[in-house]
Amino acid sequence: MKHYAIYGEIADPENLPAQLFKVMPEAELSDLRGKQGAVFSNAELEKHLEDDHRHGRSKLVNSGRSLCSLSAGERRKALLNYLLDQQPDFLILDNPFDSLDRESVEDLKLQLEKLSKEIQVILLYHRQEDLLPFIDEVFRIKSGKAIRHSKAGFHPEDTSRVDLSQLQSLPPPPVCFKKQPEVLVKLEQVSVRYEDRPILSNISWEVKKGEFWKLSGPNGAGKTTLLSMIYGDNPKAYGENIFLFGNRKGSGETVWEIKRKIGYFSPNLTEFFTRRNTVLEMIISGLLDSVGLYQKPSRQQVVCAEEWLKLLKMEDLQKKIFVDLPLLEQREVLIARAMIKHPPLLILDEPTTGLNDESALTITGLVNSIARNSDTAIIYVSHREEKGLMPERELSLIPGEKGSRGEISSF
Ligand SMILES: Nc1ncnc2c1ncn2[C@@H]1O[C@H](COP(=O)(O)OP(=O)(O)OP(=O)(O)O)[C@@H](O)[C@H]1O
Repeated sequence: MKHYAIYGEIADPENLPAQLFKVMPEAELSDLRGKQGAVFSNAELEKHLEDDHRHGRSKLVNSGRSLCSLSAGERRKALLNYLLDQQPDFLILDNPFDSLDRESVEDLKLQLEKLSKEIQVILLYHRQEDLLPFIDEVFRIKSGKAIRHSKAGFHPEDTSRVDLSQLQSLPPPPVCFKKQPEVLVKLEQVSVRYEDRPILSNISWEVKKGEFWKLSGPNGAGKTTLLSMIYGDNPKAYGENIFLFGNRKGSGETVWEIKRKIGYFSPNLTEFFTRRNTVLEMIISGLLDSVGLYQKPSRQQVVCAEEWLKLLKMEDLQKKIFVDLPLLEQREVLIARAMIKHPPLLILDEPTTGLNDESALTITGLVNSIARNSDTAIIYVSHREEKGLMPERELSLIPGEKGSRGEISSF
C-alpha cells in the first residue's frame, strides 16, 4: 500500500477525489477507483456547517451541541473522528494540521501513523513540517499537473516573490484617527461562561498604542471568544469590565464605531467576498469599512490604495478580480485592506493558515514591517511557531477547570 503526499494548491478543493484523479499521473491512483474514500478538508467541514445551520444539529457532534458553537480546532477534530468511524478504504487529508494546537498535531500524527498500516493515505500539504514520515511518494502541483518530487523539500525560488520584511515606510492614510488614549484595550478580571462551562477566568490584559502582541492557547482555550469581546458584539461582554479606546464597552460607542477603529483579518473573511471586485477596489473598501466596494471612491482614496499596491509590488494586478488571485496575494491584499486606514488596532487571526512556508514568511515579514512603521497596535493569533514573526509580548490562555487563565510574557 503506497501513501502519497501532494504539495501545492488544487484548483477545485470542493471536488477533491475527482481533482486528484485529474492531476496525478494515471498509473498512480488507479487502485483507488471504485473504492470508498473519505475526505478531510475545509470544504467538507463547510458542508456539515451548512447542515448544522439548516437543521440545528450535525452528525459530527453527539453531545447535543451545535457544530457552529465548537471552536475551529474542535470542529476539525469532530470531522476527522466522524470520517474514521466510517472505516473508509482510503483517506484524503487536505492540510489536516491547520488550526490545530501543537498537542493535537502530535496526537493526530501518531493516529495517522497507526492508520497508515490499514488504509491508504493521501496528504495534501503546504508546510514542510507537515509531511508525514510514512509517506512513500511526494508530488508537487505545477501548471495543473502533479510532478514527482523528492521528499527533501522545496527551494525558496519555487514560491518566493518579494521580501516585505524590510519596508521603510507605509503609505499614510487619507484621514487620520483622532488622538487615541495610551491604553487601547483594557480587560479587568473578565470571565465568560457558556451555559455551565467556564471558558475565560479572570482575564486582565492591557493593549497599549503601537504594541505587538501574540495571542496563543490550545484549541478551545477561548482566543476567539476573547477577540469577540473586543471586536464582535458578543453579549457576554456586557457587564464585564472591558474598556475599548477609552470607553467602557456598552456605555457609549456603538459596535460600529468600535469596529471602525479596528483593522481585522481572518481567513474566513474571504467567504463574504462574493462580488467580483478588483484588487484595487478591495483595498479601498478598507477605508469605507465595507466588504467590497459599493460607492465611488475619491481620488485621494484611489491614490492611497495604489500606493499600497506599489509597496506590495502588485501594481500590475490592480485591475484583476480579487477572488481569482492566488492565496498569498489575496492575503496580502486583505492585510493591506485592514491596514490602509492605519487603525489604532489591527487584529490578525491566523493570517498564514493555508499558506506554504515561503508565503507564510512573506506575510510575517509584512506584519513585522507594519509593526515597525506605524503606531498601530497588533494582536496576532496563531497556533504555529511562526518563523521570523517578531511580537513583543504574548498573552497565553491556559485552560483549567475554572476556565482559561491568562499568562503574559515578553520576548
Ligand atoms: N456559542 C457557544 N456556545 C457554547 N460553547 C461555545 C460557544 N462558543 C464557543 N464555545 C466553546 O468555548 C470554548 C472556546 O472557544 P473559542 O472558539 O473561543 O476557542 P479558541 O481558543 O478560539 O479555539 P481554536 O484554537 O480551536 O479556534 C470552546 O470549547 C467552544 O466549544
